[in-house]
Amino acid sequence: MASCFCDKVNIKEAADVAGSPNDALISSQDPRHPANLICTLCKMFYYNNWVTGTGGGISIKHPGTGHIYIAPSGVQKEQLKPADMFVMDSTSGAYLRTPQSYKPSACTPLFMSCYKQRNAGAVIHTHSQHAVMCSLIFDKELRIANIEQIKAIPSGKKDAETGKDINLSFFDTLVIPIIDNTAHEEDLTEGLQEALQKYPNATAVIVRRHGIYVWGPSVDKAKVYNEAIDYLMEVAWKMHQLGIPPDCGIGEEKKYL
Ligand SMILES: CSC[C@@H](O)[C@@H](O)C(=O)COP(=O)(O)O
Ligand SMILES: [Zn+2]
Repeated sequence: MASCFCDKVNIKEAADVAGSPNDALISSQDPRHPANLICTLCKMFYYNNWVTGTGGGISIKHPGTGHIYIAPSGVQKEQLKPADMFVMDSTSGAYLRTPQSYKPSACTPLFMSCYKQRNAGAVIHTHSQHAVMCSLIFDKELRIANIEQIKAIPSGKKDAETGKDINLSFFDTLVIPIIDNTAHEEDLTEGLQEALQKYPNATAVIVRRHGIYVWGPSVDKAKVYNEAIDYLMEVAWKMHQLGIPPDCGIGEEKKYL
């Protein structure tokens, strides 16, 4: 397990100084440290139109300390700095670092649901237009089958020998639940938690007229899943525009053209 100096911070002491900057938790030269990586990824997501206008974001669990890194609410996500980050102790839920003059992201209870119910290593929330379009077209689920890119998405099954995640095959159907939006982001928590229970194999939940939450066991996997799902949502929307059901069988599409 990679070690960095923030692994050595005493949690009790750190909790005692919550409310004042606790910069040891966010100061690292390592570009993969969550405080740095959240800034880098948000910039990349911004240029994909995923986190524009302050919407969306990402939270990462430090793989060494287990601390949870969360960006502030209502800020331009592509301009984030490591010093802007909230840091939470994942066991107690106490903030170890609270930047003054900011509130933590309104997505925090949703991020926490994915950490707790799915043992996530990172959670991405985007305001992807592809997610919004799919949520207008489909009712309770997005279903898409027989498209090469679904092979990037986990099936929910594990290899009995290696314990590694088994991804969907080309011949499988990807199912992503869709929940209704609420007036406030935090009020989505109940709907998200219900979807997490009802769809134990899902690695994403679409929020109608809003966007999508995607998680994975590591930040790298969450990023790959988000990219692959965004691609598939765009394909599903385009197939629907042509009158082709995105989950139709191979060769059946000709019937709809
Ligand atoms: C354009 S405001 C969007 C917010 O209400 C929310 O949907 C969101 O995704 C970001 O919340 P934030 O609290 O800024 O992290
Ligand atoms: Zn949002």
